[in-house]
Amino acid sequence: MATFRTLSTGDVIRVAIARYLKFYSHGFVDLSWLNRFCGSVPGNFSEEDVKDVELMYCLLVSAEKIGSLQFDSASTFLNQCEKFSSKYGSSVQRIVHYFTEALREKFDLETGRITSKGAKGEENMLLYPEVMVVNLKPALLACFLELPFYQATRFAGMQAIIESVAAAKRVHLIDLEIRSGAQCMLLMQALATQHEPQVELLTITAVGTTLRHEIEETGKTLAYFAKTLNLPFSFKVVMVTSLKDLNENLFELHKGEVVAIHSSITLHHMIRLPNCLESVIRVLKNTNPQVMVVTEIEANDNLLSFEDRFFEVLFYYSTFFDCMEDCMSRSDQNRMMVEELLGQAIRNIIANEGEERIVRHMKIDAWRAFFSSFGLVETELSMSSLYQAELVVKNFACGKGKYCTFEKNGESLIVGWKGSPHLSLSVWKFHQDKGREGFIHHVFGPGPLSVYKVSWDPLSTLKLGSVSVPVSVSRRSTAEKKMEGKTREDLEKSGMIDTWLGKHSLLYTGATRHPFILSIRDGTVDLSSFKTWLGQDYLFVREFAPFVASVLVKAWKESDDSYGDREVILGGLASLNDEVEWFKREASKWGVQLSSISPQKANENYCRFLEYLMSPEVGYTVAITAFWAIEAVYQESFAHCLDDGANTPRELRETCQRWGNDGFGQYCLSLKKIANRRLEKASEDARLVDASKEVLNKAEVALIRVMEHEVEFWNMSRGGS
Ligand SMILES: Cc1ncc(CNC=O)c(N)n1
Repeated sequence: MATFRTLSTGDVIRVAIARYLKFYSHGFVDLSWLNRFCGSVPGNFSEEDVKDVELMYCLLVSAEKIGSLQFDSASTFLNQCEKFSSKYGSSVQRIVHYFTEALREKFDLETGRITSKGAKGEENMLLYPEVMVVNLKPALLACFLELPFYQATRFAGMQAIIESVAAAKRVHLIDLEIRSGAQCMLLMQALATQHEPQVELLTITAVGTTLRHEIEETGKTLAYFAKTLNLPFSFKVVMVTSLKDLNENLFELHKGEVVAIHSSITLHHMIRLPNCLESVIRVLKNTNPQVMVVTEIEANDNLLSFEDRFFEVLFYYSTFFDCMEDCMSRSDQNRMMVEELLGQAIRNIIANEGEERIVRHMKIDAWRAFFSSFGLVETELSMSSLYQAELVVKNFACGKGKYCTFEKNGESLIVGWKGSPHLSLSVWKFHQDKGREGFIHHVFGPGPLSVYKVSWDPLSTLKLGSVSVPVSVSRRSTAEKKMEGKTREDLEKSGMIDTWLGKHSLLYTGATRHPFILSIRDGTVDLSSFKTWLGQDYLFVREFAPFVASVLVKAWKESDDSYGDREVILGGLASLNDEVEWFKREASKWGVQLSSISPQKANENYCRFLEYLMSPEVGYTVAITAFWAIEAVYQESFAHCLDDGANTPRELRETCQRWGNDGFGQYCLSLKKIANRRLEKASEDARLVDASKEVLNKAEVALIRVMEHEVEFWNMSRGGS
């Protein structure tokens, strides 16, 4: 029998609480405080939902029994939970599995079966989050890419930094946990493509307590990236044994530099060490930064009693697990590894008290009170930042991003999943003369904190296409520049495509100036990467042909024959035959066995996107825009390898010629012209017809998707995931 769920994990918890209250309402204990967790829940349950509620109910009773020291009874319920939960099951089963482990540990500690010293050893790993991050790097990276809220805060946060430093010639970014450095690349691209003022130097200082080697490797990647962008760049590492030893003199600050601070999911590690946190903020303040951008986990488990904490974290992690259930498959190894890691955090929060409680989180209201005590002023996220957040989640596969929700809290942004808060993103300015640091004790000691929430829907305030992003680029492709004079009237009026490319210049540069392409251009390309690309692209092109055919069908159905769209598309389709043959010859030249290659993940994802573009729900205007983008990225990338300054190896020149030649450039221009014409028509109609607005929106998103898939395709060729 098909099983389906109608309840989210949060709903399951609420129903279980309601049931618990009903059952125990005649009891001796006052359970009315639980009422606030109930809220409203849907009425119709499936069979699966009923089982989930039963299981969750057992978990709640176990927790309550442990809290009230009724250990025999607790044991019975814990056994039930252990029997019916599973780390391989649904998100409810998984959540119950990890919370049961945590309660079991609490049970063993309380009943003296183990001592806190003897508690499971890996907990100490929690003391070294940076090390843990490295051990789990691929898994975390995968989750980072597949869970929309991280991308939303990354793009929106970096946009806030870009805006703050836009007028500076010398920029110094201090990153408290640099990890892969992907966030820095956004800043680098923006600075490199900005005309005025021209950036004289970007310095990035990475702060770390361990893993010097990894940080230095990130530095090398960034330096290489800066070189390809022609951006004057310097990378520094500040290593300290403990962050409490951080000191502003360790930063090589220079006069005239504008300093920005980036802290992503880092500060909460120091909540358990308030003096350290205090000292870090004081040091950062002394660097006189223009701005500090902070992403934090929006959960509160710092000061609560066992019972309150239990419910807080149960709701918080159930959102997390639901999001993984929605975005990743159940058997995904990366997901399982990250869930194990979350399980360790859950165990620490639930089972431990006092100093043993390493994992602690605070919500934005507590952070606000803390930062304010240092004279930091919360600053509103700009429209462009919100727009970046919106846009990046819109682009998640299969519309998963639509469950990512945004809410404003004060000036900050709370990013959630289906309305449940998950991360906070806040922007802070330092006012040197302000600050009442003694106030900190109110944050770490009990005391009421003001919370103000404004319900807020960014979609209602943002209109796609009306927000400018403060980066300007040369929007004309190399092919266009080459053809200047020849097709002047085509180029004179710049259309929607150029507007969008300007707006998404970061991504466009990412797709057309990828390190893989740059390595071909400077002759350092790794042969095995090239072969991987060759084999994978052969598979891609075979999928691409039916897509082109589908665009032809849409042109035939939707476009006026007088424009000659069909000839252009047919020409493209015809040349694919030749291209497939070329791939076969080229593969045998390099000893690549095409018959034994299967598509890698990034390739599969891209092909799945092509399939979506082929579906009837995508109209001609959107399809032709995507089609242009797919061709244009290759044209622009490979033409760059044939430019004057290029050092492309002789045996790769033919490959670059295939997409970098002038004829292909001309063909891309024809596609662009068609797309611009269709988009212009849609924007004229958009004033009258809502559906046309939708078309414009879809086309812009499709353009972005293509660029993202192209970046992933290049990454894959170089052996990335
Ligand atoms: C991944 C990718 N993107 C674009 C193209 C260019 N179009 C047809 O050849 C391609 N071959 N492969």
